[in-house]
Amino acid sequence: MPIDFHALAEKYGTPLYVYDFDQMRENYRRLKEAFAGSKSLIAYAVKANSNLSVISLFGKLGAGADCVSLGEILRARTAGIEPYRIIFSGVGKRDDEIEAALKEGILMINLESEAEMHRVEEVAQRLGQEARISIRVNPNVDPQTHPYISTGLHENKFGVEIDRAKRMYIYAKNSDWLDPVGIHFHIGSQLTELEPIKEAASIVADLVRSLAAIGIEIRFFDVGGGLGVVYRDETPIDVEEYAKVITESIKGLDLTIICEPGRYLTANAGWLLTRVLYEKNNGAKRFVIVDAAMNDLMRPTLYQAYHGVEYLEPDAKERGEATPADLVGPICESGDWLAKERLLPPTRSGDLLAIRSAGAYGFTMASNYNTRGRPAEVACEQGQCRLIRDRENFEDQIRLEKGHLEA
Ligand SMILES: Cc1ncc(COP(=O)(O)O)c(C=O)c1O
Ligand SMILES: N[C@@H](CCCC[NH3+])C(=O)O
Repeated sequence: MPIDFHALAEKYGTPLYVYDFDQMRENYRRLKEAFAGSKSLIAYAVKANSNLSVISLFGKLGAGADCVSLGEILRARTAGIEPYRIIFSGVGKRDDEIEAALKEGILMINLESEAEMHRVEEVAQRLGQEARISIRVNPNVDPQTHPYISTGLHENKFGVEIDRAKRMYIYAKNSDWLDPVGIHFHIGSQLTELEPIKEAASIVADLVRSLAAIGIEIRFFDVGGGLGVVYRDETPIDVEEYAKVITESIKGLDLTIICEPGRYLTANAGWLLTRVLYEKNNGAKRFVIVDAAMNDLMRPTLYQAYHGVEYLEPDAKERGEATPADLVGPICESGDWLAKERLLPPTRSGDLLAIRSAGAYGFTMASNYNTRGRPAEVACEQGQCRLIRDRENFEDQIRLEKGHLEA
């Protein structure tokens, strides 16, 4: 059943994030089925969309969680994900986060440097509890994606080189406090080419083989996330081919494949609804000013990302010719734009628009800039829609501030 955006905007106001849970579920199933012939765990990358209801939706389907902070681990736990399905990644983990992760008993901590390995070892020793770890290998493969979201090259801050990883595995194997159970790579996000993944998987699988030859048996082959989606006219990677490339790279090895998709599961199952405030034309350019802004959806200004825009007024075509306009928000920054040079009809104040592909890295990257409350979030499932996060109000925003009326 199509989602009634007008009814939702009326009921909950705008800007409003709307998610199609049926679509998210379908995305999960398709990926899980692609790995049907292998042992696999889909660990949802919580950073893409951290709403507890979203995490819980995937958790109920059997997903684990890929987390990059204690906050995300606690979100995953709160949403009902069992510890043994949680992975803790990220280049900089604090001691208190490592300690909490160990106490939770998560599946493994992903190490991104030698310094971090020693830190985890120290914390594990202090707690008297062995730490299951994996090492994020940087295979130095160009993922052919936006430079801000490329992670698998030596110029990026992520992971460690193959030789160093091998030395770290030997160290970990000999440590009383580290149990090297996994290996990890993640070369970038919004990947649309299979070849770099194939190359990275084969480099990392070779490392697994060479570790096995010296008695270090890895059990989890974590291929990261990164599956791209269609924002405009991209050709996304076929998930069956993706799964095939990965399973072939580890042929002969007894490994559980872990995959950490974020965007693939949620991006195209989300919209940001916004209403037109006014429009203006300075002679050189036409601007349509809406009530959503860069603080609500940061991707356009941060990555020059393209998001499709649906004009939802049925009479729009009868109003006259559509002409190019920039869709901008009310924030005092020239970078506050959501779409550029789009053909839009003559607008009226209150017209409703849906910004597409906003289910991933939309709400999670939103801020309170200009003291704007973050949008409410709504989930639709089998014809029913429900609020899964209230709109932030002024009191929510100032709750932690103090001392302003003193002295
Ligand atoms: C380690 C790791 N895993 C998973 C993801 C999820 O990426 P994506 O949303 O592109 O699937 C990311 C983000 O790029 C990441 O850094
Ligand atoms: N936040 C980014 C992707 C970064 C992925 C996180 N490792 C985006 O909106 O596309």
